[in-house]
This record gives sequence, structure tokens and C-alpha cells, in this order.
Amino acid sequence: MNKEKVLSLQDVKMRFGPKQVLNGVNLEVFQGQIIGYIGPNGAGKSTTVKIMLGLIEGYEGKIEIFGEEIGNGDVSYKRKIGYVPETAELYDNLTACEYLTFTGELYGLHRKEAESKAFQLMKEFGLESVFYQRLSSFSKGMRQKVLIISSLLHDPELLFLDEPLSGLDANSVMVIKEILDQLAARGKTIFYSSHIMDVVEKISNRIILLVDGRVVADGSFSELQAQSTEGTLEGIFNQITGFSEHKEIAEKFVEIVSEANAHA
Ligand SMILES: Nc1ncnc2c1ncn2[C@@H]1O[C@H](COP(=O)(O)OP(=O)(O)OP(=O)(O)O)[C@@H](O)[C@H]1O
Repeated sequence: MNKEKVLSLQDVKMRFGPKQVLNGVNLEVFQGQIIGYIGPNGAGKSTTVKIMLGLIEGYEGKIEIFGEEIGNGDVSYKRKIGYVPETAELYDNLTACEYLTFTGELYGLHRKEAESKAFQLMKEFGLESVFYQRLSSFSKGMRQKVLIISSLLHDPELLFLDEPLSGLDANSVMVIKEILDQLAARGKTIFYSSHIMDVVEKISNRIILLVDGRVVADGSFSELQAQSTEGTLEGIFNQITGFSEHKEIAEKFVEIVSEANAHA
């Protein structure tokens, strides 16, 4: 079966002032793929995602989403996208009901439809009793669940998630992993960034490693394993990024911490 090309990036470059952050990113993503987008801090992952979401302008290269070039003025593609940012400003004064109904309406749902769907989804996460409570009273994990619900209310075709499991307990992680699997099985495409390598290893059917604004590895976990002498994704990540000084850095760090104490 020919799967539809959902995303295409050709030689995408981005510079912030003097700093070249993306150095020519090339990617093609197909319907139903679960992409784990990984890389060292500062590699350019969030920048790539924000460019695709239309949140950052001024890039070079060509980006197509659902076959249409973004930046052509037509933003209707955004209605088919869901996004869970790494850190979100939730409107603390709003209740979960108000927040979710508001975001649902932004994505084109009718008010009643958004409210009813939001309540049902909150219930599945065991949060129905706090549906009418202010978000300021929510724990980190509860907020994360609200964000996940808000990204899915309009049943998007393409979902971008930044650290989707941040703050979630082990049981909730199992539920979210299963939800992502089932969405992909229904033809939704998922593109997520995470630093939790064992989760990326398990959830993704394709892993893309970005280093210094370039894709340096791209394949399934077993394909990456075959190209490496390491058995885990953490090991492969360390090997490809050429990082082996964790002990030395830790030793120096702890020494400095202890020195400061000695002078106290
Ligand atoms: N608005 C901005 N202005 C200037 N520099 C920026 C801006 N946004 C990002 N950068 C720089 O671009 C580089 C890549 O940042 P980005 O957030 O894309 O990295 P990342 O791979 O998502 O990192 P992390 O894993 O730490 O979240 C960093 O050096 C960052 O300082």
C-alpha cells in the first residue's frame, strides 16, 4: 500500500543572528509513522518543529505538509495538526472545561461538541472530578494530560509532541504509548521529541537523530542497532554523538560542589 507523504523537508536551514541552527535538514515522513526525533540539547529539534508549525519564519529550503508548501499563505493545514509543546502557558485562571472548550473552538469545533468530547476524554484519564476546577490547582501530570487532550480534540492527522510523557506516572505512560500506537494504526502520523531513550526505543517505528542541525541517523531501532556496536538507543546516541566523558564531567562537577562546601 502506498502511504501518503505527510511531511517533506528539503534542505531546510535556519539561522538566529550569527548562529546557524539548521544546516540543511532533509526528511520525508509518511502516513502512520511514529517518528522519534532525538538529538543533543540545542541540536535544533524544537526549531524544526516550530518552523513546521508556522511559529518561526525566516528559514531557507522547502517544507511541504500534506503535499502543500507551507509559507504560501494558506494556513488551513494547521487545522489538521495537533501540538503538545514542551512547556505551555496554560491559562491558570481557566477551568479545564473552559480551556479545552476554548482550544477546541480554535480548531473549528462547535462549543458543545468540544465540551462534550473534552469531558469524555478527561473521564478516560480519571480527571472528570476536576473538569470544572481551575488549571492553577492541577499537578504537573494533570496539566500534561490536559495538553494531550487539547492537542487531540479535533482528531488531527499529524501530531507533534515535545516530551509527551513529561511528568506522567508509569501507568499513564502505558496509556499514552498505547494511544499513540492506536492513532498510528488509524493512519495518524506522530512526530515527537524526547530525551527518554528507552521510551523512544519502544514507541517509535522510525528514529531520526539530529546533531548540529543535520540528520545523522534515520531508521528503525533495529536498523540503527545494525549500524552500531551498541545494543541500546542510549548507547547508540552516545556513540553517534561521540560522547564518552560523562564520568569525567561528573567528577569535576562533584569536586566543585564539594569545594564550595569546604569554604563555607
Ligand atoms: N528564538 C531564538 N533566538 C535565538 N536563538 C535561538 C532561538 N531559538 C532557538 N535558538 C537556538 O537554536 C539552537 C537550537 O535550539 P532548539 O530549541 O531547536 O534545540 P533542541 O534540539 O530542541 O534542544 P533541547 O533538546 O535542549 O530542547 C540553540 O542554540 C538555541 O539557543
